[in-house]
Amino acid sequence: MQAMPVTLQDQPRVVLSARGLGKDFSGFTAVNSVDLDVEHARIHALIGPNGAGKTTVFNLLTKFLPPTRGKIMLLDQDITNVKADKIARMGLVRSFQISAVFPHLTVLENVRVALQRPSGLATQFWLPLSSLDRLNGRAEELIADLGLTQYRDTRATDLSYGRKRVLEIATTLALDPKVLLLDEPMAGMGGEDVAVVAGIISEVAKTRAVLMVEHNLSVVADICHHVTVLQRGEILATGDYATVSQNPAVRTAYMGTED
Ligand SMILES: Nc1ncnc2c1ncn2[C@@H]1O[C@H](COP(=O)(O)OP(=O)(O)OP(=O)(O)O)[C@@H](O)[C@H]1O
Repeated sequence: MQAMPVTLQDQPRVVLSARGLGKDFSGFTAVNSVDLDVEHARIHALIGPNGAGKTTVFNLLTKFLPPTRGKIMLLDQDITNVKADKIARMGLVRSFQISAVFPHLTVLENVRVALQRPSGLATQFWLPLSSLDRLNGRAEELIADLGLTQYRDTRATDLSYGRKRVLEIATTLALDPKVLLLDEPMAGMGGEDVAVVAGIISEVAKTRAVLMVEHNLSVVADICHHVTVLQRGEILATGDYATVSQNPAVRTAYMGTED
């Protein structure tokens, strides 16, 4: 029997990839031989015990650190040697990198400030008022998309911890990233906030790729399509959560036992 041809639509679209990525610190290998494919409209989790190399991988991907070895591609561009300040405009945005939530500004004002950055409106004071109207429209849209409409005029400082995190995500989305990197988005949150932020991340990932470092494994199980487990700087396992969580080596790494 002849196999059905695979159409382009069936193929996952890789937007960010790393091959043979490695980082040495004065002779100590923190990351080694890491291959990673992050796909459009998918949430990819990077997990692993403390010191596994997750933050270093994030720092390499966002060019905070130069890699010792390997190659990083963003869509069809080789970004291995691109400087950190260019990466966000190329479509790869890390949550804390851009997001600056001003506590005494309202939700709407914070999103407007974030939107002014990529368009350069903050410095182009001679632009017609219609440009600002467009910006207001986009700000209202982003706020609605992230379920913040009822908090539109609330000062950031008066938001719950979870909504503040959602506002941070809203400000990063102002750059319309193709890939969003989230560094422990659930850190320090209670159950209700975790559910809100998990829902927002799932929503946001419908139109872009998300790579997140996360210690909360029930969130990883609930919302992540793909999981890569790091241990001592190398990939221990990769696949969907159900597969990876049954892997004896992963169970040993996490629990110290295979049971
Ligand atoms: N600038 C540095 N100089 C020397 N060693 C470093 C440096 N940054 C990280 N390391 C080492 O590299 C290893 C990986 O660290 P990294 O912070 O990437 O791990 P992690 O998985 O993010 O850990 P955690 O979950 O605890 O945040 C650790 O052994 C760490 O001590």
